[in-house]
Amino acid sequence: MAQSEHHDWGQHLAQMRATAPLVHNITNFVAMNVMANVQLAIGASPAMVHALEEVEEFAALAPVLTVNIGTADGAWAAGMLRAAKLMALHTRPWVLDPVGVGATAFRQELCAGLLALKPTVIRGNASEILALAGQGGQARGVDAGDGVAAAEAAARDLATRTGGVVAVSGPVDFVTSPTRAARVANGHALMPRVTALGCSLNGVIGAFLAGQPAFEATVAALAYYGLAGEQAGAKAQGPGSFQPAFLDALAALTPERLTTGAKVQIL
Ligand SMILES: Nc1ncnc2c1ncn2[C@@H]1O[C@H](COP(=O)(O)OP(=O)(O)O)[C@@H](O)[C@H]1O
Ligand SMILES: Cc1ncsc1CCOP(=O)(O)O
Ligand SMILES: [Mg+2]
Repeated sequence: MAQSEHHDWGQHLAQMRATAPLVHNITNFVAMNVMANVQLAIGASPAMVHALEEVEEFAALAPVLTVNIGTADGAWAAGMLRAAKLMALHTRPWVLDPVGVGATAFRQELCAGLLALKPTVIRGNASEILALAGQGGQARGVDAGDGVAAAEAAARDLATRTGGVVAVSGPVDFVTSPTRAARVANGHALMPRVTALGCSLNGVIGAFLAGQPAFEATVAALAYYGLAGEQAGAKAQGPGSFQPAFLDALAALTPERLTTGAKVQIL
C-alpha cells in the first residue's frame, strides 16, 4: 500500500493539538470513560453532556459534537436530535456513530432522524454502515459481521445522500465523501477486542474536525488512531495491557511520525 500519498497527514494532528478543541460528546455508558481518556491523550478537551435540559446550551459552546446511539433511550434521543439540529443550523461539524443500528426499530428510527440532519462525518463498522444505508448487514449486536469491502457501496450511497464523509472501520478502513475516497491500512488485530475503541475513534475524528476540512481530517484521524494501535499492539500481551499502551501511544505519537507511518491510499 502506498504510504501517505504525498500528503502531510501529520499536519492535521499538529493543528488539532494546537487548537486543543472542546469536544461535546453525547455517547454511551460503556464508552464514556474510555472515550474521554482517549480525547485527553490526544490533546483535546472532552465533555460528556447528554441531559435534555442542557444539551442545546452546551452545544452552543463547543466547536464540534459527537453523537453515539449505543445506550440511548427516549430522552437521550431527544437530546441528540436537539444538539445535532443546533450544529446543523450553525453549520458546525458533528459526527455520528450508529452503534448497532440494525438491531432494533428504535435505533433505526433515531438514526433516520439524525441522518436527516446531515452529519458531517458518519463512522461505523461495516455492518452498521450497511444497516444505516438500508442494505441489510450481518451484525452481532454492536460488533461487525461483515467485511469492509461489502459496505463500500453503502458508504458511497450514504455520502451522496448526506453530502458528508462516511468512514467504514475494520482491518483496512474505507473513507468516502460524495467526490473522493481513500483506504487507510493502519491498525492492529487487538483493537476490535477492546470495547469502545470504535466509539473513541469517533471522538478523535470529532477533535480533528474542529476547523479542518472533513475528508482530510477523517483520513488523518483514522491513520493516527491505527498507527497508535500498531505501536500499542507491538508492546501488549493481550486486550488488557493493550488499553494503557494505546493511550500512551496516542499521547506520544508525533506529527512527523504520523506523516511517515500513515498507510493511506487515495482512490
Ligand atoms: N482486524 C483489524 N485489524 C486492524 N485494525 C482493526 C481491525 N478491526 C478494527 N480495527 C481498527 O479498530 C478501530 C475500531 O474499529 P472497529 O472495531 O471497526 O469499530 P467498532 O468498535 O465500532 O466495531 C479502527 O481504528 C479500525 O481501523
Ligand atoms: C458493548 C456496547 N453495548 C452498547 S454500546 C457498546 C459499546 C460499543 O463500542 P464499540 O462499537 O466502540 O466497540
Ligand atoms: Mg462501534
